[in-house]
Amino acid sequence: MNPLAHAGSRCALSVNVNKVALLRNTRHLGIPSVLRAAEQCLLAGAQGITVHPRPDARHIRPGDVDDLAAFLKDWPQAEFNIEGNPTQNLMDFVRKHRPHQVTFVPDSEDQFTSDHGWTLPQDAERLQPLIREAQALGVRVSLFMDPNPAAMAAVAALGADRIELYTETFASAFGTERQADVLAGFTATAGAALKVGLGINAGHDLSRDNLSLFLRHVPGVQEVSIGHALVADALEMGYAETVKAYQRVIATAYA
Ligand SMILES: CC(=O)[C@@H](O)[C@H](O)COP(=O)(O)O
Ligand SMILES: NCC(=O)COP(=O)(O)O
Repeated sequence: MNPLAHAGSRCALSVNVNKVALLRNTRHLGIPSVLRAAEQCLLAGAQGITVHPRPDARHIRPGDVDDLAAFLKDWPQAEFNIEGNPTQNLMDFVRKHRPHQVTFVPDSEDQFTSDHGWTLPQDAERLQPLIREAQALGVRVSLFMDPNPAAMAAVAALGADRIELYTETFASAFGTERQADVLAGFTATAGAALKVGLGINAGHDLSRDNLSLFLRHVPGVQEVSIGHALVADALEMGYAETVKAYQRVIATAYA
């Protein structure tokens, strides 16, 4: 057990409801409901809701963001995290809704899914004013980053509050002979982030199977945002049982 794994309190679970919206959008019936998914997950113990309103509205639409922002006003303990590319449509949502957190992701408009973090220092100049604007609105800023210890000082120099570790490489290495080496890169990156005062989030392809190993070896993780695998589980088990199962995984990681 990594002693730093206990840095701070147990990590929060933020449920990404993109894939509920994706299924809903395949008919004009309004079901499955994004709001009901959010409510069921929060009632079952999730600490937050995440959305990624992509410019092509393939899943989360602007109206979903509006509805969730209004709904979450009745959930003061729950955090609202909006993800996206701040050079595209994201800042309009930040200015309108002032979510608890915004996660800057360097996706192109037609990208299949998020598959890389920011490149620093190259991206720094265009990110700086956007980070300052979001923070001036009272919004915590997290930068979506690949596991790279050497990049953490540049993130801190930009004034970002947190990083979100892009965890796809961990998920794809899970259970293979590459697992230990890939996980060590995340452990080192998190250690470097903590040293420069950054908070740590994580997400992408995390699941009930791989989450415990990640949390036991990567120090200081404050929030995991999980969508695809969690919604897939919920199709089989329902939202409540699924969220409780993920919370048990998180609890055992810190036991
Ligand atoms: C940034 C990230 O890794 C995910 O939060 C992202 O929202 C996934 O996007 P899709 O749900 O469109 O694949
Ligand atoms: N930031 C990661 C996220 O919100 C959900 O990613 P995934 O679990 O759908 O891969």
